[in-house]
Amino acid sequence: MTDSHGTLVRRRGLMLVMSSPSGAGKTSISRRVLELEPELSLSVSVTTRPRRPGEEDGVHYHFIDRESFDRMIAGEELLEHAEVYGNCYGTPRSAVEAALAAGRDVMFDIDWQGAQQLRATASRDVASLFILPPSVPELARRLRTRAQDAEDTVRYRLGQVASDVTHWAEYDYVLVNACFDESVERVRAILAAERLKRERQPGLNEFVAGFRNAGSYEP
Ligand SMILES: Nc1nc2c(ncn2[C@@H]2O[C@H](COP(=O)(O)OP(=O)(O)O)[C@@H](O)[C@H]2O)c(=O)[nH]1
Ligand SMILES: Nc1ncnc2c1ncn2[C@@H]1O[C@H](COP(=O)(O)OP(=O)(O)O)[C@@H](O)[C@H]1O
Repeated sequence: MTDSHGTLVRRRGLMLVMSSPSGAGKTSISRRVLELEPELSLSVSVTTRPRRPGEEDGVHYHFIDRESFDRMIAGEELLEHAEVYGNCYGTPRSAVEAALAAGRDVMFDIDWQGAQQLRATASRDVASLFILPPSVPELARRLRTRAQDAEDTVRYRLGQVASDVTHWAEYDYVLVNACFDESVERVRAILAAERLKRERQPGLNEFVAGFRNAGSYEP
């Protein structure tokens, strides 16, 4: 049997974790990659942050109040969670586990604290990518032209950039998001390479055993 990639060997789902300073482009890149990669799902986080115009509950985030958030932590329903820019964010466990069990890959748009927690609990399954903007002025321009946050929120997020970027070296891959289409293709290249990693193909032993008697093969 082959899947839609023509893969012959059973594969273990991977967790592609993407982080960046706010406004560097990870949401736009991840949306485009998801459209192009049928075997990839997005982990939809819970957050206590107010909904932005155009954001849909259950699609971009599950928007919940602080009480529900604390209840999810207490019930161990979150794979990781963190406070980021003054709001709480977390990754619901059940959807991720269901996707991985079905052999699907899962993409995460989470901050460096969440990435650290996922690496600590599931390092074998995690591939991580840090996205940088091309420059500070361009980052400021992107945050403002997105036009979804108040000016004081934009200023606060810009103020966090210096400390956000200190985490770049914790990631497997680093990408400067200058040309959008090129960035999308680079993320797809990372996915393609990660999918071919030996340890992500648990069916390889069995598959290779099928070549044992090649010497006695009679066409
Ligand atoms: N740890 C963690 N961080 C998250 C989660 N969901 C989103 N974030 C991060 O929270 C930060 C703020 O996200 P958001 O308010 O949507 O603004 P954005 O930075 O413009 O995308 C970003 O760094 C996200 O990657 C989550 O479930 N866990
Ligand atoms: N390569 C790029 N060139 C120019 N603008 C970009 C690029 N990537 C993203 N953007 C724009 O920058 C803004 C912030 O991007 P977004 O994906 O929301 O960032 P993040 O999720 O990292 O906060 C959006 O308006 C988006 O359209």
